[in-house]
Formats: sequence, structure tokens, C-alpha cells
Amino acid sequence: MREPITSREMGALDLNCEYFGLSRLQLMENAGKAVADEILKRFSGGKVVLFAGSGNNAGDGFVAVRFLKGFDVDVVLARDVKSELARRNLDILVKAGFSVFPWQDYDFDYADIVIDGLLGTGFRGELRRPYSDIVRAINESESFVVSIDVPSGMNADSGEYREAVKADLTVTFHRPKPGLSRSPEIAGEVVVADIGIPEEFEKLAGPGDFRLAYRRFEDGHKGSHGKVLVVGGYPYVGAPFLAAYSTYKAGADIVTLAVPESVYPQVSSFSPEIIPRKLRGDEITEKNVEEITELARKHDVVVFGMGTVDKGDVAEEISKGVEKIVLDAGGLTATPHCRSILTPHRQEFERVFGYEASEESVLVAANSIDGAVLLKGKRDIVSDGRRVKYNDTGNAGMTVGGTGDVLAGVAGALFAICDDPFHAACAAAFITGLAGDMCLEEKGYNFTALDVAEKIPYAVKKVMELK
Ligand SMILES: NC(=O)C1=CN([C@@H]2O[C@H](COP(=O)(O)OP(=O)(O)OC[C@H]3O[C@@H](n4cnc5c(N)ncnc54)[C@H](O)[C@@H]3O)[C@@H](O)[C@H]2O)[C@H](O)CC1
Ligand SMILES: [K+]
Repeated sequence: MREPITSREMGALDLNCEYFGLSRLQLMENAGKAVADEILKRFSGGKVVLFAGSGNNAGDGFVAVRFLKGFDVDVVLARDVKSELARRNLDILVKAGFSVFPWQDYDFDYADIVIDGLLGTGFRGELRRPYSDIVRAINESESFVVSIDVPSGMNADSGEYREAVKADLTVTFHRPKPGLSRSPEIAGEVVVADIGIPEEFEKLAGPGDFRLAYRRFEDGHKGSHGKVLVVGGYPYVGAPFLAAYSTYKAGADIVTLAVPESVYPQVSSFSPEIIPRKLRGDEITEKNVEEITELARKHDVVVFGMGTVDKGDVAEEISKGVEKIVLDAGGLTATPHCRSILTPHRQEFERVFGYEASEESVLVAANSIDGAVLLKGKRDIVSDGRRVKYNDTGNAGMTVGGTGDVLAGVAGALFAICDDPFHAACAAAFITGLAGDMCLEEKGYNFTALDVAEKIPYAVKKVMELK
């Protein structure tokens, strides 16, 4: 059976499909048809009762019964249908003269087949009435029970349930949900239906990947959206500033920029939002490790290396004393001792890892660290040694100097609030490229790295508003 996929990752894939042109309505149509096909393989007619909830799980059910020609179908609604796609498919049934009943008016006495379209991956918490009454009625019936995606009442990921539909057959979509193999006693026979999502779409970073990593708390207190320490700055000062500035634009609450005292005067005047910190000495050396590690204690993640050359040894020492680190430029030669994201471009990758950059070699390289490698390029390649994703946002205008610093800063901001380096790296690649595409649209090819950083909030807003 195919590799399982969690509800959150399936939701991200759904959003990506929509973004890549394959609508949720098409997916719902394919899902519903797949359920009907499995029923038609087993039955040529009879009494069918569809119990429908309020979301897209119900929507799949409304599609399914449309394909059960010659069956005697009753549609029973547990609650008002909230999902717009499901509502659209219910309206089709009503127009086509299907019998639709609210649960409280329905006298359920017999069905050859029950279709369980109550709850799918949107189930949270406990079953509330009338769902618990309906689940009990289904389980007490002698019907053949077909659950859509997951048996209602079961947590799709953990498989946990208090009370749940006991299905004879579960038709799930694209990939099995992890919970199904954990509670086989209620899943019954599991069929994984293809609903037309191209394999390639699973390997393409999209807005869903950004939303796996990014979140905003309404009642957030200062710092809950990430505290990032950016360290770099000799001999090039602009690079660490750009990284720090981008960290801030990508949503971090607290951004501290630590640079050697030799370049501190320029940095401390750059921008009021960024807290400047002076490191002893003209350039960063092992002597600074202790003060950097000390500073890092007050932050969620360190972004190290921008504007430095060959500081892998220092980065390595720092990584022994921190939780999470993003390594770029002079930090890339380090073997990190903590969870990390490395952001090399092709030449840096080949110098640091010693082999030709490709999907396989990025995967191998990522296997050697506890984290993710983000190989920047026309098509970025991200891997954590197990998973691989490409990112196609961005354009030729992004070869301008400094966009790598912007990406490192954005990766830091996301890694500060998302513990999965792979998700954080995919999100950073996607949103930074999208910001670059917005710059291209507005300014043509002559935009700068600072323009890209300025566009990050707009790209985030665009992605967070996608439905
Ligand atoms: N790519 C895919 O996997 C596809 C999945 N499809 C189907 O969509 C559902 C998920 O739909 P969603 O609208 O997110 O949620 P549900 O339908 O599972 O839940 C509906 C609704 O129920 C409410 N709710 C949550 N918890 C409870 C509770 N404890 N008691 C009562 N009500 C509850 C909440 O408001 C939810 O929004 C997936 O399973 C698939 O069947 C697509 O249709 C096809 C592609
Ligand atoms: K279900």
C-alpha cells in the first residue's frame, strides 16, 4: 500500500493542487466517483442511505450517490452543509429530485448500503450529537457500511476513537491516512482511490507547503512568532543586514544582528527594527563562540554565515550549543551538530559536499545532517534525506547579489516557528521566489535583493488569503 499521508500534508497538497490548476471540485468529483465505483463493484442495486456531515467528506458522498443509477437513495443531513463545494453538490441532488432529509426527521429503519459521509480529515475532538446518535444507528444496522476517506469518529492521523463508524469498506483518497492501519477493526477493507493528483504535484512546493510552516497567533505575545539571531558580517556587511531584514519581513518578532565590532558602526545605523549586537574582534573567530552561544539562548534559531568566508569551524562550535541553525555562505562548510537548514547554491554545494549537484546528491547530502539542504537554483531542490521537493517560484532576476541572504533570513524566520527543517526550507524557497516573481511583475528584471525582502510580506499575505 502507498505511503500514508497525514491530514495536514493532504490539506497542503489540496491547496497546491488548486494553485497548480487542479481544482478541489475536480478532486471531489473524482473522490465521489471512486466511492460509487467501489459500491458498483459489489452491488447492482438496493437501498442506499447516505449520512452526510457539513464538510467536504459529505461533498464526496453527494457526488457518489449521483453515480448510483437504479439504486433507491435517501440522503440524510446531520447538520447544515457549510462547505461551499459540498453545498454545490447537494443542490445538484435536490434539483435532480433526490430524497433529502434532516436527521431529526428521518426514520432510519433499513438500508442495504450505508454511505458514511459524516466526517473525514476535518474531524476534531469528540463526536457531538447528532453525530454520535447517527454513528450508533449505523453500527446497529445490518447494512454494508462504506466510509468515505476514514470511518467517522476516527482521528485520521492517530487512528484514535471513542465511538466511530464500524466500516465494512473504507474508500480513501490518493494515499492512505495513517489512522486506518492503526484501527483496522473499524476501517474494514481499505481501498486507496486515485483521484487524479499527478505524482509530480507531490514533489512541487506550493502555497500549501508555506502554510505547513507558517502560522500567526491572534493572541500572540511578543516573541511567539519567533526570535532569530543573525550572525555574520565580515568582510561584507550588507549580507547579514539583508538576512536580518528579511527575517523580520518574514514575520519574526525579534531579530538580533550580531556582527564584529569592526563593522558594527555601519550595521547599528541600518534599521530601527533590528537589534544590533557587537562581537569582539575584527572578524568572527572561535573566540566569539561563547558570546554567540550565550546570545543564542534568548533566540529560537541562529542564522549564520552571511558576509563571512570559510567560517565552518566557528559555525560547527556554535551548533554544539544551540537548538536550530541556518547555515549560508561562510557557514556552509560546517558539519552542524544541531537541527539545521543549509542553503548552498550549486558551486557552494559542489565545493562543500564534493559532488555534482542533483536530486540524488542533495538527498545524500541531507542524509549526512540532522536537517534539510536547500540547493538554490532555477529550480530549487530541497531534501531532508528522506523527502524531496522542487520549487519553481523565482526568476532570472533573482541572480542579483543578496537574494541568497534574503532566503537565509526567511528560512530563519520560518525555522524559528516550525520545528521541521524540511517544511521550513520548502516554505522559505517558495515564498522567497514568489516575492521575486512579484518584483518581476512590478519592476521588470532590474529589481534588487532589498526589493525582494520588501515584497515578502505581500507574498505571505497572498498565500495566507488563498482559499
Ligand atoms: N485531497 C483530498 O484528500 C480530498 C479530500 N476530500 C474530502 O474532504 C474531507 C475533509 O473535508 P473537511 O471539509 O476538511 O472536513 P470534514 O468533511 O472531515 O468535516 C466536516 C466538518 O465537520 C465539523 N466537525 C469537526 N469535528 C467535529 C465533531 N467532533 N463533531 C461534529 N462536527 C465536527 C467541522 O466543522 C468540519 O469542517 C476529506 O476527509 C475527504 O473526504 C475532498 O472532497 C476530495 C479531495
Ligand atoms: K467518513
